[in-house]
Amino acid sequence: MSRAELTGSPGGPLRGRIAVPGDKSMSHRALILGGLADGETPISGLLEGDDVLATARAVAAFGASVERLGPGEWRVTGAEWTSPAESVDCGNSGTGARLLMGAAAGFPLTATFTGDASLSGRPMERVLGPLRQMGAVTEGATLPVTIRGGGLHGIRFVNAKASAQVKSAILLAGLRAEGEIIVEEPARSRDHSENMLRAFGAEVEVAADGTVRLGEKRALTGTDVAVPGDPSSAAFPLVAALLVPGSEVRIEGVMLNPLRTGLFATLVEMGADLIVSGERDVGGERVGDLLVRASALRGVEVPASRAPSMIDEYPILAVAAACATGRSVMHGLAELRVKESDRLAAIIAGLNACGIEAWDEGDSLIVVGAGGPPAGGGSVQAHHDHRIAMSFLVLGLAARAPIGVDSAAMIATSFPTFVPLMQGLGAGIA
Ligand SMILES: O=C(O)C1=C[C@@H](OP(=O)(O)O)[C@@H](O)[C@H](O)C1
Ligand SMILES: C=C(OP(=O)(O)O)C(=O)O
Repeated sequence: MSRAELTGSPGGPLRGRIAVPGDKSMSHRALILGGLADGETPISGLLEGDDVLATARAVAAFGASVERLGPGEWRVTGAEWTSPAESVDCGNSGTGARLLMGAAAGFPLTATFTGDASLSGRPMERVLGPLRQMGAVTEGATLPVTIRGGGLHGIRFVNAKASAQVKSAILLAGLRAEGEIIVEEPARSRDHSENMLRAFGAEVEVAADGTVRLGEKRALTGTDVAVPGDPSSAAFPLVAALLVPGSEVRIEGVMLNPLRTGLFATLVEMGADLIVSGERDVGGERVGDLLVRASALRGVEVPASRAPSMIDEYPILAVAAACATGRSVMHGLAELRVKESDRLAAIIAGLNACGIEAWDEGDSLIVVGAGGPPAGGGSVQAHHDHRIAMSFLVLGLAARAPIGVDSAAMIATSFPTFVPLMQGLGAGIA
């Protein structure tokens, strides 16, 4: 196995007050909606991670003006999208690729989308199928994918699984389609597109069961977007503080949209000392400050119905479960197999390499908690997946021996300041 690129080592308590970078889902959407809107969209708090920077370049390649004014401060001026001169490189980002495909399909243009090795292996048909039903012409089921858009008509799409990326791609294409646009899902997925589309002036109706319908009013007008802290990034210092004895960490300005907070609810069920205060509204989303203190955790059973609200948090939840007392069972994890890596397999192999019993049964993950610090030691393969890398570095802080991670560069896709921010709290990550 290759040498560790980064190592997480046990040490003293984590202490301090931090803010995590802007929410990745909202950052992609702010750039794309700004690029489609009439006029200017000033954005503050934009996540400057590689995934979002790829989307910024893509929106500019389609003809919008995208300017960086300062750290996290951007200004987008929308345009009629035209065929880009070159293929659109979406990097490592499923959200960027799928939302951009939807937005581009609304225009009479031709664009080819590419990505890195991981993204090129991920399924795109889930978005291309509905876009074809709306009238787009597509080539390829995995990247590179070419789309010829324009002249779209309405759709009533009943998705077999909850996916905010699929829902958003249809809504974005629907902005320039004739006829009804309705998306139904078996469970509610994150609703940032719906919230932000409304802030840009579009009419979006959401029924109690989550069915979304685009109204008659579909023109977007540029508007200010303030992006709050990403709960999926906050999850890493939060779980680290729970697991390292004596820790007390305050994470300020974290987005608390209820369709994103499944991890926080699960950790509280496990016995986490987690207090939310200062709840307020930022940019149409609920935001608050988290105070977290080291806690003895118990194993938990997480129902499949909770998966959409914590889909990216299972790797770090599995780390918390590895230190808890008793067995944890997490259901409904099939989608983890088609993320940046096969996360279910990566979690199990990583935990096993650290002396923790874990296995899958169908789409469920079972983790046998060590009831305190697990053995640790050794080296974990992160498969170039940012969330797997960060999760096992956190486990190294809580284990009896350091844990090395073989590929950590991809952390920059979602949380470029992860290492200095964790070091600032006293974490031994280097
Ligand atoms: O819409 C989004 O911003 C996202 C939706 C989720 O994916 P799915 O739509 O595939 O569930 C999530 O895993 C991803 O990190 C971000
Ligand atoms: C799955 C993720 O992102 P994406 O689908 O945008 O690559 C993630 O950030 O964990």
